[in-house]
Amino acid sequence: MGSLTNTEGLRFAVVVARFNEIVTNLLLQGALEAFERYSVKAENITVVSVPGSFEIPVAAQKLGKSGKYDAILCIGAVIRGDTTHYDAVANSAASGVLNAGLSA
Ligand SMILES: Nc1c(NC[C@H](O)[C@H](O)[C@H](O)CO)[nH]c(=O)[nH]c1=O
Ligand SMILES: CC(=O)[C@@H](O)COP(=O)(O)O
Repeated sequence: MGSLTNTEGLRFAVVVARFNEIVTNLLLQGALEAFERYSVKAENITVVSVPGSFEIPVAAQKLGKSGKYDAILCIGAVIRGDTTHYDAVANSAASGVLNAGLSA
């Protein structure tokens, strides 16, 4: 039976976008603190930095296909500006992460 609290031996990867890092760094910090609260050892956490959310799926898929991780956390912050960039980046990141999860 699976458990949400027994993390013994579980390995995690975190993909974090550097774009809007004023936000994503805080989200990463919160994730690492949560891992610590659940006794996840630092050596069982791999953090991969990518330029922006558009690149998150590329890293997430590669990490997922490696078979080395029990879960992969994706962190990005897409902020609407004056152009349609928001829709392109957000939609691509969301569908890309979904596909990465489905193909892992
Ligand atoms: N505008 C945001 C971006 N844009 C950058 C892209 O994610 C990508 O890195 C670039 O187009 C090079 O391929 N990224 C975010 O994460 N958040 C944004 O608000
Ligand atoms: C998602 C983005 O690319 C956005 O934050 C950048 O702002 P703009 O749409 O004004 O280029």
